[in-house]
Amino acid sequence: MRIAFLNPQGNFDPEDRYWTEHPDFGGQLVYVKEVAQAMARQGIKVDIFTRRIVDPDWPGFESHIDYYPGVENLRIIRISFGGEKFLRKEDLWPHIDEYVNGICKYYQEKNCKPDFITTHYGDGGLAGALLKEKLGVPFTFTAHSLGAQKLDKLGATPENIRELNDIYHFTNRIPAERICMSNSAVNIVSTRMERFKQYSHHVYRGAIDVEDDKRFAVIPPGVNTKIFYPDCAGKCEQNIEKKIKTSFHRDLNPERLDFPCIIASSRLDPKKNHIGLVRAYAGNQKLLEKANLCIIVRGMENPWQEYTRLEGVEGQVLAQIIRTIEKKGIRGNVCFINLESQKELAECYRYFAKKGGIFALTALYEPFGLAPLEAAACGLPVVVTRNGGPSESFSDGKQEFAVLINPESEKEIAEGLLRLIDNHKEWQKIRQAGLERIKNRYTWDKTASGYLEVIERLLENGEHVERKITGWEISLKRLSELYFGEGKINDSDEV
Ligand SMILES: O=c1ccn([C@@H]2O[C@H](COP(=O)(O)OP(=O)(O)O[C@H]3O[C@H](CO)[C@@H](O)[C@H](O)[C@H]3O)[C@@H](O)[C@H]2O)c(=O)[nH]1
Ligand SMILES: O=P(O)(O)OC[C@H]1O[C@](O)(CO)[C@@H](O)[C@@H]1O
Repeated sequence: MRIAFLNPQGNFDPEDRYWTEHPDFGGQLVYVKEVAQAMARQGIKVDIFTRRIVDPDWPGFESHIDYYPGVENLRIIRISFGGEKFLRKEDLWPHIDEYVNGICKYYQEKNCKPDFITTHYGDGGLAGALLKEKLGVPFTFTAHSLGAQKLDKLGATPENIRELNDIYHFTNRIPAERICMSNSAVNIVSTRMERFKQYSHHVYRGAIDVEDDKRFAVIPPGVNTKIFYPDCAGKCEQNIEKKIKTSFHRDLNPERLDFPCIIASSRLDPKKNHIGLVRAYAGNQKLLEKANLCIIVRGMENPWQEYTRLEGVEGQVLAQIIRTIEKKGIRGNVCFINLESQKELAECYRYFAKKGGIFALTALYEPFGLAPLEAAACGLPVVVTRNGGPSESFSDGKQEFAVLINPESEKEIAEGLLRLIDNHKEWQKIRQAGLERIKNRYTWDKTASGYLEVIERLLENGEHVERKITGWEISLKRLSELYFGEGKINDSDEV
């Protein structure tokens, strides 16, 4: 069987360049790479279709075809579209047609086509719907993150929606997502909550019926336990120790060098709410006395000096973090560490676990959240947002496997952190609970098998989805009606 993965944003390569260094390079890449590799290991022929980028600022994506070393059955196929330079994912919408034509041309030249297609994010899903028209091949849609919740969490109002739209292009993303979910054979979600809460947002009304079991499959992502595992004291760990200590000596007050650390490692995206964590920490005297705050960054030797040069949203988030730290006068309590890979990240988690540290993710909304699972797999107890996936991955309704907090309450964040920093028994309990939760439940092989079960069922029974492709550009007025006019949209309304 041959399965195509559509991810037009680009950036798959044997060296995993820029993972999370840029706001667009994140969990979706990890997810697609891991599922694709797990499928290939199970004997499926896999084609990842992504974007060819020829840009001196982002080298490494120039060749048309690439492979992961040691992984048979898997090709990375880079399609040229939208010019050669790197484009933010928000700027790809006008070029999706060109991407789809490039994929068709590729298969025509090879005189074959895939048996099934999996698509990722709204741009990949839109491409899947367009490709289905041309090749007649059905597809699944995995959203990773939906625009509706982004609008919610950015606090969209009639006054600021134009400004938000200028940056994020919701006038493309929302109609495209409606096309994805209504044309896909099955929508793959990471949690039940994603299906019932995220997909039932009123902007998707009429595009999908969340009660229809045939249209959804819940398949949780995994953790790569060859990278993220607990308790190691090997040679490689000495390298990370050296790196961490250099940052400590640069940033921390000397008397604080042995304090446990609270670690934040997300992309610098406003919705990850680093600022909520910094404020909660800065506002709690006991926390300030007992722990340091450690923020992982990528591609920056010294953020204290480099932040003014950083462009875009990432630069704004970092500037806000640094200004808050300086205003609160807590500079000697906060450390930045520059990491280059998942391997280093895992080593860093293990190092901090040994020193009594904790992992914190206070995102305003987290669709699923790989990072807290990976930290828990390394033996770091986790304090995590209860908004979104973590409340399902870290709770089974009876027991909690992390400290779940309301990210909009600085008091609750601080109390959650203190619960572990201040009490070693509790620290041990949550660490152990997290480790056990991850061990058997979250593996990428299980995720790949989940996809294959869905795909085999669909290929056997056929899919029965009516074609519903409209345009994927609406006016700002129509977006506002959809978003603010809750209850005014009928199921039959065309968007
Ligand atoms: O220095 C670092 C820091 C992080 N990572 C990796 O980046 C990924 C981050 O993923 P995640 O925590 O899931 O966040 P996002 O990047 O925001 O990913 C999106 O896509 C994921 C997959 O669907 C979902 O879990 C998220 O909720 C969704 O926001 C993780 O695998 C990390 O190991 C690195 O490789 N290097
Ligand atoms: O903030 P947004 O646009 O909802 O995007 C989140 C998505 O962006 C990425 O970080 C990069 O494309 C993905 O990993 C994730 O699916």
